[in-house]
Amino acid sequence: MKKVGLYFGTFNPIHSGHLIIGNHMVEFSDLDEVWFVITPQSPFKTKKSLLDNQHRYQMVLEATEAYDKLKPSRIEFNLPQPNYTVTTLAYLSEKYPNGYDFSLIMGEDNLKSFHKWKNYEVILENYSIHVYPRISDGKIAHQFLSHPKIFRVDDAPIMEISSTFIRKKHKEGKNIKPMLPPEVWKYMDEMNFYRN
Ligand SMILES: Nc1ncnc2c1ncn2[C@@H]1O[C@H](COP(=O)(O)OP(=O)(O)OP(=O)(O)O)[C@@H](O)[C@H]1O
Ligand SMILES: O=C(O)c1ccc[n+]([C@@H]2O[C@H](COP(=O)([O-])O)[C@@H](O)[C@H]2O)c1
Repeated sequence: MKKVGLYFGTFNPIHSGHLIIGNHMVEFSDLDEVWFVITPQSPFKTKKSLLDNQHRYQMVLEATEAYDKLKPSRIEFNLPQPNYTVTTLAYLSEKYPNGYDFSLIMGEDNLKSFHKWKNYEVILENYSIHVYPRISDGKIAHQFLSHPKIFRVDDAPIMEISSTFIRKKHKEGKNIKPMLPPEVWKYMDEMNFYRN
């Protein structure tokens, strides 16, 4: 049985925080692999300054290429939008009926809005969630604080990096290069992304 952590995200663009999280999960948990699932359209996000799926995928591919246990996934590209995670999970269990044990990975900010996700109870009935610490506003709902399926990742480096910050500061002409895997910076710079 291969244990796979599904790390869903918009990755607009993938940043060093995402990569550190994915790597931390495979190195310090019993997961065999982490799949970075690039979401075409997150239910809670607008399309403003959202790069094309294929470009976001390409940056995740290049960022994870040197890491054997980290894989990009295009599984949501042909699913209906906005992409509800419960729908993707149902599709994955049909596509991989045997040999895979899936769980979810998310940042703490996402756990704070998890009670608003479509059929979140169904997700929790069937999957465990690894929650990576992140400084963010809001509170974790009481029901998730000591839930048997929700595991907070301890002893992990907390990173105040976000794709929003990177897009914004890059547009203002600031140097945000150290916050991105080098391949991502190169691709983004060559393609002139997020400049206007
Ligand atoms: N610095 C971080 N620390 C912990 N979790 C993070 C961090 N950055 C992103 N995540 C988590 O990674 C997943 C995908 O994040 P996403 O692609 O939305 O990145 P983001 O930086 O939050 O983007 P944006 O600023 O555009 O909202 C989410 O579960 C999010 O909580
Ligand atoms: O299924 C839902 O209702 C749902 C609501 C909000 C977010 N998600 C998923 O969570 C992932 C991270 O979301 P975001 O908005 O932080 O990029 C992304 O893959 C979304 O599809 C899913």
